[in-house]
Amino acid sequence: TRSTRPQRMLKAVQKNATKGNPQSVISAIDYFCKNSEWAMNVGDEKGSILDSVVTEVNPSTVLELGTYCGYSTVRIARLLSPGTKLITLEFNPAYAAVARQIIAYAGLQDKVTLVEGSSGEWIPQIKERFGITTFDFIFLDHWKDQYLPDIKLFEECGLLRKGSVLLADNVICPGAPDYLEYVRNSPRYESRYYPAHLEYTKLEDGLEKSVFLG
Ligand SMILES: O=C(NCc1cccc(CNc2ccc3[nH]ncc3c2)c1)c1cc(-c2ccc(F)cc2)cc(O)c1O
Ligand SMILES: [Mg+2]
Repeated sequence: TRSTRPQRMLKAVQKNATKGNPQSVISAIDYFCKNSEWAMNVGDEKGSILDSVVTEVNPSTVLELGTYCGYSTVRIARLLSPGTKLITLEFNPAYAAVARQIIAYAGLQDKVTLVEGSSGEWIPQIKERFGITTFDFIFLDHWKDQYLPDIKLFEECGLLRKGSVLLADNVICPGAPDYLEYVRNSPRYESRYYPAHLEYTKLEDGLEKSVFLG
């Protein structure tokens, strides 16, 4: 049967990237998406913004919602201090299977815990299952209608502390209007929009960075 787009992306990484070299994996995926097939990775333009926020926060505890093929997982993990790990949640098993291989190809498997399941199911279990009290940095890139319920779940589960940083992809395209309205109007967050473009296109999109004020 015909291969899937994530499988073709993995083949492109294995063909064009250097094992153990995260930057070459990032470049190989961007090349594939610009020249062969569009895919919903955060991409190079928004990825650079992601890099700068991760570098600025220098987090000890990191959560990513929506692994897809592991592109942003690799971007984040390559910047973490030695000994720091990130947890990434992926609901789709086929995506998770490809992501594991791409993360391993980059040599970052020891810095990543990939959990197969949904945010709603897993967020309430994180404290006990992973021994985490609060997250320093959270990257939201899963179903856009889940951003708002999940940020409320983070609050309810006591997973945010004064200064926790949430960075949300696609707040314009496909969009997360209810999430934007919440973080921009809540007195408990300081929010800032980073304008960019939808990955590999000229369409408007951007990232919303929200700092929890406690
Ligand atoms: O929709 C998007 N991504 C999310 C997504 C999408 C599909 C499947 C999953 C399954 N993974 C999943 C689900 C639920 C979950 N709960 N916890 C973890 C978890 C994980 C996740 C998306 C779309 C576009 C886009 C498409 C088309 C277009 F024209 C313009 C733009 C661009 C993006 O950058 C995007 O990020
Ligand atoms: Mg996205």
